Amino acid sequence: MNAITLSAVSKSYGEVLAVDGLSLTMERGRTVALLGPNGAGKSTTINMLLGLVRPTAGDIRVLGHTPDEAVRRGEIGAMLQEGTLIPEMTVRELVDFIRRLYPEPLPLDEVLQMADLTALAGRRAGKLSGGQAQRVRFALAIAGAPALLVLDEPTAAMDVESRRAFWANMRNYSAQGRTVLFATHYLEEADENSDRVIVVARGKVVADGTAAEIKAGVGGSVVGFSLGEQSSAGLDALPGVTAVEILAGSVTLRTADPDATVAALYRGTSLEVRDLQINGADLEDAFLALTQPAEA
Ligand SMILES: Nc1ncnc2c1ncn2[C@@H]1O[C@H](COP(=O)(O)OP(=O)(O)OP(=O)(O)O)[C@@H](O)[C@H]1O
Repeated sequence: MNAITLSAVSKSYGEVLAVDGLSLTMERGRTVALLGPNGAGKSTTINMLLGLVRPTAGDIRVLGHTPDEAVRRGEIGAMLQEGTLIPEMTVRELVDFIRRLYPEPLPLDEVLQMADLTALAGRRAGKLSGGQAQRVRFALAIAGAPALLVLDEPTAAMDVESRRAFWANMRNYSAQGRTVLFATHYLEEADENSDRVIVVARGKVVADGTAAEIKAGVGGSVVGFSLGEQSSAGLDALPGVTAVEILAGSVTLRTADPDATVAALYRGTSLEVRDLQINGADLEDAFLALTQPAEA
């Protein structure tokens, strides 16, 4: 059984088509990033999975159930963009209050530890910094040991250090066989913390695969080396090469197949190749190419 199945799901807000016929399945035990620019439809998709927003068309299954049923069974934990914490309650009281609502919660101390809150357990929620409050929201999301954890831009209020710690905690949670879906604008976060990236733009899926596959699909790779005074004739005919740039004796080859390009460069030419470098296309380029509206 899949963790999530969306079948031709759409959601309109009046004139605005926020989600446009999304169909996708997510296996259990995976960590999936929903990546897309502002207004792509990420939050709407997440809110539909949680039963907070009704689709205009299509069908949604979460762990084999409707979203409402999955929530009722305590199978989904969520960390949303907004959410006020009750300021008078301490961190420990809040986390314990929420975990008791679930049928099989994690032990309180384990939740506090997994969210790096042990030292802050006695602090009132009203006295927390933005990043600390986000850690409490994470603790509330995992308290019930949900099989599916859904995070909507979880690191939005965090500095670099807190982000790093947050993703370590998230990976620790997902390593126990649980499924995680998170929305982000940040390419690096998607790349580093997920094993599948679904890129959405204007309510549709525009790419779906590992970060490496998405990079390869859009930009290919870049092979660079120093040519010096040697002739560049024939470089554009090497296998896989789609473009050749030469600047001050340095060559940049764009290629769809870097292994074949480099093998032919060494075996099929008599060039003396120095300072060889092979890099993947930038994920940033791939993301921009995928999410820009097509030229009218
Ligand atoms: N309650 C609402 N009423 C009207 N329009 C809405 C509502 N919620 C979202 N929208 C519109 O639907 C589209 C998708 O919004 P959504 O919040 O799902 O995108 P997103 O990818 O989560 O964006 P962000 O990264 O900015 O959070 C946008 O055009 C947005 O303006």
